[in-house]
Amino acid sequence: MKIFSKEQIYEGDRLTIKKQNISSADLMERAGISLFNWLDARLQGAPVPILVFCGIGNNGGNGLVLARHLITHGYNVKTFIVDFSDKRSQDFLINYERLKGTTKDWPISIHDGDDLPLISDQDIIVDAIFGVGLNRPISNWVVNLFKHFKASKALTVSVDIPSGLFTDRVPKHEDAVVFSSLILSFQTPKLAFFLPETSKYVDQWEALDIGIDTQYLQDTETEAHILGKLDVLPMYKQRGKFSHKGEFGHALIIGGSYGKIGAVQLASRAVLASGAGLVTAFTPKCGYIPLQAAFPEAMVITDLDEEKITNIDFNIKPTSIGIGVGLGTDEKTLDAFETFLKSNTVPLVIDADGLNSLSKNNKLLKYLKEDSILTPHPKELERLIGAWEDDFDKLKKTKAFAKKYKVLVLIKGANSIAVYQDKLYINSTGNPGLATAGSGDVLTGVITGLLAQGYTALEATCFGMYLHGKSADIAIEFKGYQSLIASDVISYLGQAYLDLFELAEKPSAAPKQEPKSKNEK
Ligand SMILES: NC(=O)C1=CN([C@@H]2O[C@H](COP(=O)(O)OP(=O)(O)OC[C@H]3O[C@@H](n4cnc5c(N)ncnc54)[C@H](OP(=O)(O)O)[C@@H]3O)[C@@H](O)[C@H]2O)[C@H](O)CC1
Ligand SMILES: [K+]
Repeated sequence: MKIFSKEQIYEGDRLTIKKQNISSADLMERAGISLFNWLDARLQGAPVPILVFCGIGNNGGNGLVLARHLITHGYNVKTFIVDFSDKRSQDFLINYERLKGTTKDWPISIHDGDDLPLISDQDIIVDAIFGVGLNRPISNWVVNLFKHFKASKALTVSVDIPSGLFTDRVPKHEDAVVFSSLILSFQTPKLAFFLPETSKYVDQWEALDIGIDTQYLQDTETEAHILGKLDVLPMYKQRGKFSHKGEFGHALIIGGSYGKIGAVQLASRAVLASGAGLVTAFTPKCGYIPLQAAFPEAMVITDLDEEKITNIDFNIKPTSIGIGVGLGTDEKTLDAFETFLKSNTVPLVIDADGLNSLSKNNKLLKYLKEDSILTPHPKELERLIGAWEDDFDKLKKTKAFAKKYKVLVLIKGANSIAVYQDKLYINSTGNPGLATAGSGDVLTGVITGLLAQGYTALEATCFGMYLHGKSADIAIEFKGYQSLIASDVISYLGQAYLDLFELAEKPSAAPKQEPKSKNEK
């Protein structure tokens, strides 16, 4: 699913109004009705108090339309105008008058210095104060209103975007943003829903179709995408009836050091579980027996050194290579890594100590084969690209890095993000259970395994991170967050593949809720 920028959203509105020959108030009406329909379908007329807080721009206008429809359908509604500016948007004013014509309970204005309205934890707050038009820090009294929302513990539904959240930078203070239970976002989710520093304001989101011109939606290229099932399904390569293992590639995993051979085993197992035909592990000598004994499907080549890799020399012709898991950063290993990089021509995934070796000696970056895949977690990324101001700046710097060295950077996190040629691909699967030893090694194995099968770097990364997260999502149903271990992610990869062909679902921003135990109803 595409994630449109603020400018693209405004342009989409403008074009829709023009092409469909409607007024902007008509579009606002449509947006408001889509909010109403969504809520009405869930509330089914329940008499719960709904407090609609409206700003003075078009986001506020959306709130006014919603309030009007809720009132005419008999809901228990109170409307407030959060009067943070003397300005009023035209469509706000139109809908302000329409609301006054509908009910005797006219909106109540809230100003600086007023007492804040009572909110009970049973109420529903509708947050239609700021939308994508927020362009500067908000006043203290509005911050106090947001704090008041949070303290009430009431369910908070944000219209389009949580008020206070910018589309292009991280707010300085946590209190200056509404914590949403649910965002009903027009047409497209916003990038901020998925970044570590701003996703805390987002519990769940839904994208509501408000009839923006379909041609525009189809033709407009966006910088960011959120990858759900429908996005990765076209990448899937079907197997022919007469296919044999030679067609699915031969992956080589290079890594391991004394005490860290398990990382190589996990990555190699993940290679085969992702569908590659053959896997070879290249490790120090100490890896030979454990790997052969515990993982008979793998072939093993060893270094001459017992405990670490000192010379990467093999006489096979792999179709992909994953390097770095458990590798260590001994001087001799660094030299071997450098020699390897200078001569390698095979599609490559670099993880863990492979990345640390690159940051220790960044002259090596120029030897990276085009389209190499780097899979750093944020700390490893920082060592590679330097510090950043905030998450938006991090993406900007990562894009510049990826472009400069012609590589793909997968930033691991709750929503992993692949950065490739100026574009961002955000994964929608995965859960906090993945915060466990070895889950990164498994991801490296899955991506290397897909590369071996002929997936492009971008496909292997997007499809790989989706499958890896989906496998963990399926696994926690049985294991729970705490007990999920990296081996489970390998075990459930098959289920993740099968799930691709179950009915498609929509991506979700938030980490999954902890599943209820089987006895809990
Ligand atoms: N297709 C769609 O997505 C549609 C979305 N709609 C809704 O419109 C909003 C965007 O509306 P807009 O009027 O542009 O902006 P806001 O409502 O977010 O903000 C209103 C104005 O407030 C001013 N502003 C900004 N920051 C501050 C601040 N910190 N303090 C005070 N005032 C502030 C700013 O005006 P200035 O001239 O003063 O700079 C804003 O313009 C979108 O999110 C949707 O909810 C449409 O209804 C239909 C289609
Ligand atoms: K809002």
